[in-house]
Amino acid sequence: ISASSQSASAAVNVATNASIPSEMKAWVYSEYGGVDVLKLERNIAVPVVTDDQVLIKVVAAALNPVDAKRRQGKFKATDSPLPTVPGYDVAGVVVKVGSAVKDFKEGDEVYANVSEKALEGPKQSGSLAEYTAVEEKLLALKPKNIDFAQAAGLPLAIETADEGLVRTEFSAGKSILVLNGAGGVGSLAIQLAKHVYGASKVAATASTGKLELVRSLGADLAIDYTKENIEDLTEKFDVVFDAIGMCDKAVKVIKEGGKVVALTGAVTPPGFRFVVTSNGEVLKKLNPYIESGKVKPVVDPKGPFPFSRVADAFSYLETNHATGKVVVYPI
Ligand SMILES: NC(=O)C1=CN([C@@H]2O[C@H](COP(=O)(O)OP(=O)(O)OC[C@H]3O[C@@H](n4cnc5c(N)ncnc54)[C@H](OP(=O)(O)O)[C@@H]3O)[C@@H](O)[C@H]2O)C=CC1
Ligand SMILES: CC[C@H]1OC(C)=C(O)C1=O
Repeated sequence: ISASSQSASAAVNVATNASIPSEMKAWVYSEYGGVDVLKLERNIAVPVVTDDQVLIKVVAAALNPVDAKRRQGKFKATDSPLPTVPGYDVAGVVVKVGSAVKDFKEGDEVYANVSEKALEGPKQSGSLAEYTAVEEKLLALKPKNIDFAQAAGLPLAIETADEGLVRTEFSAGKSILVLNGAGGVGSLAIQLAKHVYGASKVAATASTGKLELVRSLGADLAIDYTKENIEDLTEKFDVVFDAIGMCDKAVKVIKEGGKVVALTGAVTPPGFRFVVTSNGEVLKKLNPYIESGKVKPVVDPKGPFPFSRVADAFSYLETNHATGKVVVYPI
């Protein structure tokens, strides 16, 4: 992949305004529903950048459960209008910059979560396309040591993991239990807690076949959720990071004064839920940990899925058993 990445950059580097087409290939749905509403169209308008945006030639994208939930109409009240080109996570090369853009230029290799608010007016034209337009404030330069496919799997998940740790005021010396440690967010929450925030102890739940993976990411204690119930744990934690929707059980295993942050599902006090905000500054803050190898992207080995197989990629993601990130590459 890294060789192709270099050729991808080289190929895109020659792209100039003159060579940017007006139409592109993109995955689109015009109605809410299952994966059957996804269509690969060939004549979708290439987004026109606003002053504060850059146009990215997409090299790789990644899927998130929110893409599926949005397509199912679960957030239609605050969604942008149909038809939708889905996709939050992108890695690619800048081919055009808006007049107010200061920190990026044509040829920059970048990555981002393209929608500042995941549920409130997310981008109508997202990353599952040949081009996408992204606000400068959401972007960061791609870490040098990972390829575009690996980078594409980071933005929304790592921003969510970091925001959950910040919102629970997680800090060095504290203990944390991550529920769903093998998923896209959990696999990064383990690493950030351990290798960035200095956790004294990281526990994580996963199924039998994924226990070794979560240990390799930094979990001191791997709990097999197919054999143990977390509410039976005698150990209590400073923070529980619920990435599966078990807040009612999570609140039973925190210390006095401990915190529970939930990503999905009903919330039981003192637990709370948040929706991730995209922010290039978070990616920039974490880039050194990625470039040092302390924090590694986890890409599901069933992928990367080629652009033509995006519907299959969603079907796999929606089994709720993907490991790490479902990546789409090449595009
Ligand atoms: N609020 C927000 O801003 C955000 C919310 N989310 C939400 O958080 C959740 C997790 O997202 P993400 O990490 O991308 O999801 P994933 O699709 O990556 O999660 C898949 C993983 O879930 C694991 N899993 C399934 N059931 C359980 C269980 N009972 N206990 C522990 N692990 C389990 C699977 O492991 P196995 O195969 O071993 O069962 C699999 O590895 C989703 O509901 C998503 O919508 C995500 C990002 C942002
Ligand atoms: C309300 C949580 C919702 O927001 C995101 C980004 C998800 O994945 C969700 O389930």
